[in-house]
Amino acid sequence: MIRISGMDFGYGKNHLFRGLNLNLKPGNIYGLLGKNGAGKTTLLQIMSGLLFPEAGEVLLLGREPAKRSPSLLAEIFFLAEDFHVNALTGEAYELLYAPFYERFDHHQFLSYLEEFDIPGNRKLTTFSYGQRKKFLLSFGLACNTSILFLDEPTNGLDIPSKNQFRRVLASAVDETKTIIISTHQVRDMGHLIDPIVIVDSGSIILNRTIAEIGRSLLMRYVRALPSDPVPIYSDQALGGYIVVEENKSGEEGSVDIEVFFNAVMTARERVEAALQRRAG
Ligand SMILES: Nc1ncnc2c1ncn2[C@@H]1O[C@H](COP(=O)(O)OP(=O)(O)OP(=O)(O)O)[C@@H](O)[C@H]1O
Repeated sequence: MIRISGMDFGYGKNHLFRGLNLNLKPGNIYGLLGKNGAGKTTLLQIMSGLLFPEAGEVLLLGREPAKRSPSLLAEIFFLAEDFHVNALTGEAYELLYAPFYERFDHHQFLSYLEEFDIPGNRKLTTFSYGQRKKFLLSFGLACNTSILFLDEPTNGLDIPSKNQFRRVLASAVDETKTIIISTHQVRDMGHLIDPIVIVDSGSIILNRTIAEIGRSLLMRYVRALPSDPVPIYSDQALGGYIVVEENKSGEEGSVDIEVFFNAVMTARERVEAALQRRAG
């Protein structure tokens, strides 16, 4: 569905990606993680044809997004973190933009708006940031594109809306769709994003399912730090520590994505070695 090979990209003389490879398959909601400035937004913009790679190949559905063919763009919806809305009512917005997406479903759109408690007949410019975001999310999901890019979708959403977001997205994914969510708010994404993709230092350093991570690594709370073997990663918690160790039981443990991300950032080689041994 999405295949990137040997891709280079930089802003002016500042190289950001060097020989980046990535393969994403339909039927998944990928979580794209990385530190500030790692290039998550840039990567989404390249995949959606808004920025052009300098070298290598970027293919979506077997076609290059950089060519901006209308039929391919109609298969992509990108909800940017910083977006602009026009002074249109929701109804006028739908009339104007829905025709670009051949599988747009009006009834689905209304049901998402209802789920998020967003009125369709008010001008979008009168909405708060969170309401605008929920409107665009509803529209994007109702477009039923093969590919959906969401950049920090839960930023600005209130607590009930984050729940609604998870519910709506889980119901929207099917085996024909590839959804990629770039986020720092991994706690908002519990049980939603899988696999996890991490971008760092100009390349993709990890692309693993939650099951592979859970089979390879054990994340647990301990009162005292074990010394033999020394945990792969540890972090102080109330009255003890959260530790990440190699999972030797073979049984799949639960995965805390935030703890896992920190473990990858601080002890990448040991994490990789455990993943190689236990998940292949
Ligand atoms: N228009 C631009 N011109 C020059 N440099 C840019 C531009 N946009 C982004 N950059 C740089 O490219 C790098 C990657 O930025 P990007 O926004 O893709 O990262 P990110 O992983 O999404 O970061 P964050 O988590 O902070 O949102 C950063 O060093 C940033 O300063």
